[in-house]
Amino acid sequence: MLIAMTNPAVQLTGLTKAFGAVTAVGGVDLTIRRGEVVALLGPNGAGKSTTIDMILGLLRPDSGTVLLDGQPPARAVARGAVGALLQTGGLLPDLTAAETVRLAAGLQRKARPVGEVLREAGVEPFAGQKVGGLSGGQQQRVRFAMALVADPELLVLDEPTTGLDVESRRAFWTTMREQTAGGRTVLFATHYLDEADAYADRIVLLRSGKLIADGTAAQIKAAVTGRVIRATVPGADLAALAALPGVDRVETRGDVVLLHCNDSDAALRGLLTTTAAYDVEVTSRNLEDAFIALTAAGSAQ
Ligand SMILES: Nc1ncnc2c1ncn2[C@@H]1O[C@H](COP(=O)(O)OP(=O)(O)OP(=O)(O)O)[C@@H](O)[C@H]1O
Repeated sequence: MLIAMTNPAVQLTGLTKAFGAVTAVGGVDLTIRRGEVVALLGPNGAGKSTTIDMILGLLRPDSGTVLLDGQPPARAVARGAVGALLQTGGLLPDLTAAETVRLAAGLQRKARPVGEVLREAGVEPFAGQKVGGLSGGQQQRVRFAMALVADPELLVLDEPTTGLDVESRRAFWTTMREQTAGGRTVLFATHYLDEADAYADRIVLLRSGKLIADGTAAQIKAAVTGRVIRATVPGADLAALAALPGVDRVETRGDVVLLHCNDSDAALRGLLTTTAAYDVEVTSRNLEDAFIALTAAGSAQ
């Protein structure tokens, strides 16, 4: 009997890497399905680049495994299944943008027509200029074209818009999004929450080498941005308040109670109908604050 199996695009199991006393990546398990656009989000030093370098086979894990479509990274890279845009390097200043992409194409077993890739990556307007004289944003586009030229199934982008202005960032992501519309799998590292929110189907949050949250942007928001109801409740019965629908946790400050909620509407209905609560306020942490709280070094979450 033939069993049709679809391997995940990326499968990380117990991935671990230390540099001396620093555990850069500490036991990461992650499965990315084909066609997903996943953001690896985390503050500086969270382990994003180290994870990406291991995914690309540029760095050997101390323990754990990486499988790309069921294969070790070296095999997947050799057959042109993986395109990467790394933070720095990879560009020779005296070559033109077009020559650079042509060179990258020449290194592939099977490459797409270079002219087509230059157009798609937005390199065409400056294709004849030397790379050394291009702006940061233009150089990123050249790197992007190099990553696309093998027509990879998996695109890995390490902080692709770092150092770009807002306009160039937006233009870059528009191009990237067109590339993913065709079902390509994309993993990109970023420390910009707004980028992860806007461009990823799924956000994986890393802090100190550990995966601390994984879900759609909506799920992450719900998990980190719970609402708080603040009210004055004379003689409050804390156990009864904690038992209200939608309430996770109760705190008191004298007559003032703080209800930490997963469903503040339900909690509010319960509070107003079963107690003499007054001066009621509902507040929510915004996503940026919640992200900072969640990723702050040493914070217990
Ligand atoms: N080659 C190395 N030698 C020593 N320590 C390293 C090396 N590479 C990374 N580290 C350390 O490992 C940790 C994770 O670094 P990594 O670059 O993976 O984080 P990151 O999330 O990509 O950060 P950034 O957003 O700043 O690029 C950091 O503490 C870093 O100092």
